[in-house]
Amino acid sequence: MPKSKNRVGKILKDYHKTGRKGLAWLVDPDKFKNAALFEEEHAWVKDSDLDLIFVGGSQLSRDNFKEVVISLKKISGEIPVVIFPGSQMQLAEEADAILFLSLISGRNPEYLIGHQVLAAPIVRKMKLEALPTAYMLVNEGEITSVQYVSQTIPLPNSKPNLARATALAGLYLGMKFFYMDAGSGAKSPVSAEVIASVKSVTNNPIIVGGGLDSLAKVKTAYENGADLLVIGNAIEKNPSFLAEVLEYKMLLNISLNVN
Ligand SMILES: CC(C)=CCC/C(C)=C/CC/C(C)=C/CC/C(C)=C/COP(=O)(O)OP(=O)(O)O
Ligand SMILES: O=P(O)(O)OC[C@@H](O)CO
Ligand SMILES: [Mg+2]
Repeated sequence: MPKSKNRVGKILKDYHKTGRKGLAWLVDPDKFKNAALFEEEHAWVKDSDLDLIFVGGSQLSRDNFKEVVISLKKISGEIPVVIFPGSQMQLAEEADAILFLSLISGRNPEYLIGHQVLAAPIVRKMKLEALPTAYMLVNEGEITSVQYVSQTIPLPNSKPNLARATALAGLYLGMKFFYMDAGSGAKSPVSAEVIASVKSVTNNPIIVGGGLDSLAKVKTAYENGADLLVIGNAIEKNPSFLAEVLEYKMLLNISLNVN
């Protein structure tokens, strides 16, 4: 399918308008093994109720980003493949869009604006749809890969007012999407209070990820205002979890009458 202008942005804004809940599966290129086997095992994905495929990692120790995106495009059908970049190195023209992140919970200029300046001309050349995204790490106590790599302190899960003020700053800076991340594999996901407090100040789509490894955690995040959930590690550990969450989301959307 040819890239159409603002397609992914429209999908995300639609969740907010209709109340429909979405799911993104995060594929980590560092853990990607055999392309042919991956494509065979995931041939069902294009016919599923999955909303988006995210691709990215905080480390990227392997030079396979483009290859992974090409494989994902083969199994995704109409489902958009969106880059979730850990750095300006993670770009591929085959993708449909990029979360143009600024890590506004931190105070590291490289992750606030540095990577973005290096990436911007390439994003333009590749004609990727850029999604201006306020990226906030929310965690208390654990050191996750993203924290370590970005050398930033996350917002505390127990201080919803700080998250709210940070999101408001993002909003006034013109950011259109809000991504709260507890960090990959986090023991505790972003708290209900933090999600709800950010939701209370913006009508823009809210993305939540990090440590969502049970249907109970998925339910809490959706109920407190997440429009799109992102799951990576729990699916790596147990591939059938993706189908379980998709089933849960479908039933939830039917019960909300927004399917
Ligand atoms: C190029 C642009 C616009 C921005 C890139 C630079 C920024 C601001 C990045 C945000 C901070 C960061 C390092 C995000 C990485 C997010 C990500 C893809 C995490 C995926 O999880 P991993 O941390 O790789 O998980 P594992 O530790 O489980 O492998
Ligand atoms: O791997 P998990 O813990 O699902 O986290 C997904 C993503 O939000 C991490 O940046
Ligand atoms: Mg990784």
